[in-house]
Amino acid sequence: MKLALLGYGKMGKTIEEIAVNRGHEIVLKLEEDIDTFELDKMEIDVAIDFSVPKAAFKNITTCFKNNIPVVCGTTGWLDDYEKAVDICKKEDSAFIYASNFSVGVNLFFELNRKLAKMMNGMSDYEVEIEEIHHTQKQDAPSGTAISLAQQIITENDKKNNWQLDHAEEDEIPVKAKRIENVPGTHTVSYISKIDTIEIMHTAKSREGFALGAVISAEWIKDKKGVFTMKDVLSDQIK
Ligand SMILES: NC(=O)c1ccc[n+]([C@@H]2O[C@H](COP(=O)([O-])OP(=O)(O)OC[C@H]3O[C@@H](n4cnc5c(N)ncnc54)[C@H](O)[C@@H]3O)[C@@H](O)[C@H]2O)c1
Ligand SMILES: O=C(O)C1=N[C@H](C(=O)O)CCC1
Repeated sequence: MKLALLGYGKMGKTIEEIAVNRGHEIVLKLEEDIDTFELDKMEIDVAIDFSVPKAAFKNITTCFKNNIPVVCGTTGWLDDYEKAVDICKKEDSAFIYASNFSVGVNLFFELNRKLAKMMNGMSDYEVEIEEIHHTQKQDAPSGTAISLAQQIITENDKKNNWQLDHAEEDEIPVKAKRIENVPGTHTVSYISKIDTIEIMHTAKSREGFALGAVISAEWIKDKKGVFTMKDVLSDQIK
């Protein structure tokens, strides 16, 4: 498969290594605005965007307009997600966005949903989320932490929103810490006066994110529509 990498930083380089090992060819490595490239003259099966928040929307919608399916892992641009979905549908293209492509985190998401369901109504416990990432990360909180918060809000009758640091009673507080070289650690805690219940996912490297993105690119090639990691992993995660 011929892949375009939109963003060739830490993730782009890890994706390249895994994709080449799985027999794919990288035909484009983009580190700047997509306008400067003539996508319609290139043969690209799938574009994988791990760029920067300010570039993602333009990158991916340009691909849709050139009939190129997109796997997007860039976080921090989601105010424009619905607009991107509309353009994808209008152009009859294909799109997967995931705040986290690692299979382990997607299992963790399922655990988070189940725990949230159990804890709904346990009024002695207050929920909070903590994420820790490397110091170069541009957005806070992480996209993964936002996904975790949204999953809890769906199950919890008392929480309607999340807030970085200081939350109101109907909000989930999300703490974002930045520590050199941390690939990504997420913890959901339910805290009472007498104990704490915690679930945690710790990424040991970027390999899991990158492998999930390449598997998603293999899955979406030749499909049309808007998908999630739940669709990609539907055979594995029941
Ligand atoms: N969904 C996931 O599983 C997952 C996992 C890891 C990282 N991420 C996200 O992926 C993104 C990239 O992460 P990273 O660690 O590789 O960051 P990075 O800073 O190492 O790389 C980003 C790259 O994008 C390039 N870039 C800048 N402007 C661009 C433009 N207009 N078009 C294309 N490329 C441009 C930069 O030159 C840089 O090389 C971040 O938003 C991060 O949060 C998501
Ligand atoms: O390194 C990053 O940046 C990461 N971003 C994603 C997020 O914001 O959740 C996934 C984890 C790593």
